[in-house]
Amino acid sequence: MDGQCNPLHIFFFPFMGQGHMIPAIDMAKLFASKGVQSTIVTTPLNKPTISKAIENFKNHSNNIHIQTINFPTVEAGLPEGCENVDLIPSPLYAPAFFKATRLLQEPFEELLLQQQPHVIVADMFFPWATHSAAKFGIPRIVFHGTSLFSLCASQCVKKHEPYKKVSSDTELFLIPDLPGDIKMTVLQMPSRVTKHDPVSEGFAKLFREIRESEEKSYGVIVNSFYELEGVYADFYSEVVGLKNWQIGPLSVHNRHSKEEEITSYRGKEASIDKHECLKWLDTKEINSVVYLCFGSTTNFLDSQLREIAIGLEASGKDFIWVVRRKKEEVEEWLPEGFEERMEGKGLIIRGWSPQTLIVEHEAIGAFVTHCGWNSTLEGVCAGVPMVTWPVAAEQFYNEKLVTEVLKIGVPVGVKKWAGLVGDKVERDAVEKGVRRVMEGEEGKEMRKRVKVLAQNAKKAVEEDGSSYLQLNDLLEELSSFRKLLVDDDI
Ligand SMILES: O=c1ccn([C@@H]2O[C@H](COP(=O)(O)OP(=O)(O)O[C@H]3O[C@H](CO)[C@@H](O)[C@H](O)[C@H]3O)[C@@H](O)[C@H]2O)c(=O)[nH]1
Repeated sequence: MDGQCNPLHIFFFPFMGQGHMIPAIDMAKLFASKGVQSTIVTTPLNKPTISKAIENFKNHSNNIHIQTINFPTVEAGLPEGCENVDLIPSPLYAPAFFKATRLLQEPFEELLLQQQPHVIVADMFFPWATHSAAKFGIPRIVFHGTSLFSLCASQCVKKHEPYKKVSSDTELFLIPDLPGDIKMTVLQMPSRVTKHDPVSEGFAKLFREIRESEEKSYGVIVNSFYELEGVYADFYSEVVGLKNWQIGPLSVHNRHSKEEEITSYRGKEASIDKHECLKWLDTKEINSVVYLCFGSTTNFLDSQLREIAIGLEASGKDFIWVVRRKKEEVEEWLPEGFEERMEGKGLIIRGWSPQTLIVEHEAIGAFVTHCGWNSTLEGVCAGVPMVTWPVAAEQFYNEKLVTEVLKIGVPVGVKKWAGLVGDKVERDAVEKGVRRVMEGEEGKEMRKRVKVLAQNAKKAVEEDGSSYLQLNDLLEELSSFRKLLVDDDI
């Protein structure tokens, strides 16, 4: 910081979903470690998770704080206490959840008035934050928790509407302008792009607002690094015309000793004893275990869970499989005698896994992922090849990046964007996908490529690495911008 005035004070305002909060907390910590006064704004029921995530941040704890604003659940038509997307009882409540986030503008602006930060870094899902920042004469930076590739792809799809030029939902179309000759089908597009029911139209409107607010914002922070997606970073700045800083992978910054990593807290309390889990992995050979996890919101049907179990068993591989179900639920999906047969071979974690600890263990040989961007990046940082199983959101784009651009994974073969329950994947496809990555030359080649990317990820955040330098540039720019404002006041 410039030493002439108080430190730069930044508001970090993550969307209330684990996939957005986790990287935003990492980002607030990163800025705090650089001397910035970081304030994370959230709602009362999300505060304990964030408090736990920053409590081990000893060296810089004076630089990081939390402020809360109330979440208008009842006014928006949500059940009481539903302050995080992973708590919505069914996807039918998604529009109400987004309605509640719009109502946050007023209390957020009251907090701005009270706290007078110099900059706002607000999640893409709060397009109104650009207006709020303008009212206070401060910059708003958009935080995108996803890949640059998917941002570029969706801009090109929006601009050229190639899905309107095909004769069937399954015919491939090329995404015009996008480097890499990427082809998709109508079925793989989010419903907001191709459907016209009220919910899809509502999301289409929200995404138009997001785009407009992004164009009027100061720029965009992306959780990525130049060596991974440089072509798309350049495309985003030069062709789409939006200023962006890649300062990731955020999960790699501020890492501690193994023991501290075990006691630290990401998202939620793990539903398994972390030491036990790692001990179990320690008994396994290098690259011999498959890890399966589908993020914080995917909600597979019983029939899908059953297919996964049978496919996994047929693959013959050891596994750790995270199932988003409560321990006490009746488990009709579980094939008879499955857990007894898999004793010592497979672990099912019901609830929340300590994902980064698991994927980084040398025993993990493949990651079956829904291609949420955090999971994808965590797989890259751990040097683990993937079986891609996109479900919703922008995950079909991320799949293309992994399988066709970076060539570090194989698709399990999902045909259709199907909201949070996902499209049906048969047992044979599960077995085949796992075998392709775990066995043979193709798997070896992918592993080699992803290991190189993992090294590059670490280098990117080290001193003079690409993300390190981009963060410094951003901080310098924000400090000079602020100085201009101070001088103007005088
Ligand atoms: O049992 C679990 C499950 C998840 N995680 C962590 O939770 C995060 C999940 O994030 P992500 O993989 O991105 O998945 P989602 O939760 O589905 O994330 C949403 O947000 C992402 C960022 O915008 C998008 O890329 C996704 O498509 C969207 O669904 C990751 O850090 C995981 O390590 C755990 O630690 N344990």
